[in-house]
Order: sequence, then structure tokens, then C-alpha cells
Amino acid sequence: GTATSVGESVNYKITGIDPGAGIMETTEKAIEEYELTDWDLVSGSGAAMTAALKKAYDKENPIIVTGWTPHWKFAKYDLKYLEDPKGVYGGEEQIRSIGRIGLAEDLPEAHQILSQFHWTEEDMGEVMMAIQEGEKEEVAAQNWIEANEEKVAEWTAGVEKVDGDKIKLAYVAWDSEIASHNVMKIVLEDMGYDVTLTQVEAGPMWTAVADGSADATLAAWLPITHKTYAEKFEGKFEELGVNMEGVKIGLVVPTYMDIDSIEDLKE
Ligand SMILES: C[SH](C)CC(=O)O
Repeated sequence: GTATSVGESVNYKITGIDPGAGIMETTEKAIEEYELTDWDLVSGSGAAMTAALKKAYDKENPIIVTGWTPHWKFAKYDLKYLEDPKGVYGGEEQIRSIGRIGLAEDLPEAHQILSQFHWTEEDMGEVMMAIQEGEKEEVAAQNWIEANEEKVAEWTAGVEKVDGDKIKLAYVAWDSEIASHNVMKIVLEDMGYDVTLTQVEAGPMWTAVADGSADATLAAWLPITHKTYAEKFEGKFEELGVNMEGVKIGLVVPTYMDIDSIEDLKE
């Protein structure tokens, strides 16, 4: 019989994540720019994407997912990014912390801690991996904090403890952001804050910071992935700082698939 094309082998489907994620908008753009007619981007969630990846990988079946770095999937599976010759996904970018207007006046100590928050792919990876291997999110975060006191001390340097001030951080259930927000929750609690983490979709996360119903988030992927949100809410949030460099998004496949570029998805 004829060799099945890559498209046929995955029913012309790219396995995506939550619909509001920037990577979903970028992938729709990629489908257009690479003229991947017949292809569909299937939305779901970060957890559903990693479950589908595991199911396919364990059977060495083909699969194409919307992926990002840092993520534990690269430690667990042999994966590769498809080359993106048209540069639709952009190059390296950053994860930044953003706060609502007024945060510096209302919660100056938290404003300073969130502005000083910075860690590496390795740091985040330790927390993500522990959670992936079954550790409770807050326990994985607590263990990392205890093993990295000097790094945490950089975040709280020069900051006085508070006495029960309330602070709400909004985030999306991406494994990377689950890790960062669980760590920051404990750091702020150790500094005397009464912390609420609210897990929402990407759109509502940006909206919450812009309308002040959330005080901050550590999950702004900029300047590329969340560009649409940053433009929509320009002037309604304050950039607090870069909390991680060298991150990226793209289409990711197991290395056992003999395609190397998004171009290869066209018949
Ligand atoms: C999925 S990446 C962590 C961020 C995004 O695509 O919005």
C-alpha cells in the first residue's frame, strides 16, 4: 500500500492545550502561513496534551503537540522541536512577572519580591519533575525552597516581613506556571502574606491583573507568546521583571518521527 503521509498518520491533527494560550493563536497562524490546509489544531489542556503525548509515545505512535521549554516532557521523552523556517513561533523569549496598577503603593513588599523573583530552567525543572513524579505541588515547592535558601534570599533581600496582608496571584495550569506559583506562594507566606492562588485560563488571567481582581501573575510569556494580551491591556498592568530567560514555544514531536520541519507537514 502507499506510505501514509504524516498528516494521515495523525489524522491531520495537532494536539494543543487550553484555547486561550498564546501558543494556540501562534499555531493557528502557523497552519495558515505554512498552508497546512486540512490540518486542525485540537484544543484541550496542558494535562490532556501530556496524557496524549504519553499514550502515543509509549506505543511509538506519531503525535504532534504544541510544546514549550521549560517543561518536564523533554526530560521524560526524546522529543524535538520542528524547525520553523518562517519564524512564526519567534525565537527565545522570557517569562515575566506583571502586577496590577497600584501594587507598589498597596503591597510594596510584595511588589519588591515579585520584581526580584528570577530563577532558571533547572530550578523550575526540579519542581516540575517532582510534581510530575507524584509529589504534591506545595510539597515539591517547599522542598525546593528548603534546598535553595540562598536563591530565595535574593528575592526577599531588603524586604520587611508583613503581618497578614492579603495577595492574590493568578496563573494558568501550565506545568511551568504551576511550579513557579506554588514556590512564590510559600515565599510570600514566609514573608507574612495571606496568599491566594487562583488558577484560570490565559485570557481571564490577564484580565484579572488588568482589572485588579488579581494582584499579579508570574506567567506572562513575552514579548511574543502573550503579545496579543499585552497589547490589549497596555497601560493596565505594570511589568515587574523577567523571572526566566531562554524560554520558547513551538511544535514538538517524538524523535522517532522522521520529520524535522513544519514544512514537512505539507503533503
Ligand atoms: C503554553 S506556554 C506556557 C504559554 C502560552 O502559550 O500562552
